[in-house]
Amino acid sequence: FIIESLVCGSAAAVAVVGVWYAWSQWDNVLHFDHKRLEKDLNENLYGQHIVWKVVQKAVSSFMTDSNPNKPLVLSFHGTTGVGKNYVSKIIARNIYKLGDKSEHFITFISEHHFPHKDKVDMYSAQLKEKIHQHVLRFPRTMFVFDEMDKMNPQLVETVKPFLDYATHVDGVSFRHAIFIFLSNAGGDVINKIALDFWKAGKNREELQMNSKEMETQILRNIFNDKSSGFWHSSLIDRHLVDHFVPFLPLELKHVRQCVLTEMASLNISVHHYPDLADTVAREMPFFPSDEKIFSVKGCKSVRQKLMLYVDD
Ligand SMILES: Nc1ncnc2c1ncn2[C@@H]1O[C@H](COP(=O)(O)OP(=O)(O)OP(=O)(O)O)[C@@H](O)[C@H]1O
Repeated sequence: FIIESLVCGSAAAVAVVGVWYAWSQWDNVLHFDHKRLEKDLNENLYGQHIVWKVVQKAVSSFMTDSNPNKPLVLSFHGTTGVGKNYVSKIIARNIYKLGDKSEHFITFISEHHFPHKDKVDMYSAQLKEKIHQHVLRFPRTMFVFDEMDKMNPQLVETVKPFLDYATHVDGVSFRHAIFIFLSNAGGDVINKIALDFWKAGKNREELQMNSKEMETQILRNIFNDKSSGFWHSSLIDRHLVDHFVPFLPLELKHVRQCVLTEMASLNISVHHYPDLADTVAREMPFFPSDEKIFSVKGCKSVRQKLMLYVDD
């Protein structure tokens, strides 16, 4: 029947094949287990208690809702190397058997995929088509937009209709899809709040989403930043983003944990090199220049630093 449908090419037959294809793809999806996600975040994500809480709750309730009224839309904010890409991969490996290698995990990197300003009309048409086609083929598709702050506002507007409540775009429903925006926008505000907290002698874990109106401050910052793709974006004022998730700057102890993880993946024994994680972590630059509390690059390039010592 399928071959006959394709040969005949009638619209109804092609639609049937489309539905059949979509259903066959559900095989690629893991049975969602909120405990597994919780454990994964608990064991592998360091120093991000706010992210842990928000992501765990938001993803779990979305994945267990058989009839969501909109796609899940998360916006991750923080300076470099604090785990934004990493968390989107953790989410992916709790949804797809192949994790971020799944054909349903789609990443767009602004400066890589949309580099030329004068081609924005073409990019916009391609982006619209790509999102539409992916979700048509498989409703539980996950789209990650990296460097969202560098994205042309016209492209931000292109994505907008897909994020809305119970919308059908050209007959396709997007309410099972997941959109994650990653950006450095708001990172300085988050770092300042974390530093003020530290200076006030407060425990980092006491810092919550509503502390110092963190979410409002991030929003205000990215909404008014002219260099940001979010600038005066209707993504914000139409409340299409479910959660703006702040990633805190990482401290020495978190960087040390990242080094230990890399050591384990490289089969470097802590027994043989008991001080190595600490030595490598301390090699990273920290700010502010006097107190040296937070890692400038988060856990980025920890592996490369570690390799220098291994070669010795
Ligand atoms: N909080 C964290 N816990 C555990 N590992 C982390 C954390 N943050 C970063 N890492 C490690 O550092 C690597 C780089 O981090 P990641 O790519 O997620 O940073 P990012 O926040 O997306 O940075 P950028 O803004 O530069 O893209 C990750 O692959 C992971 O191995």
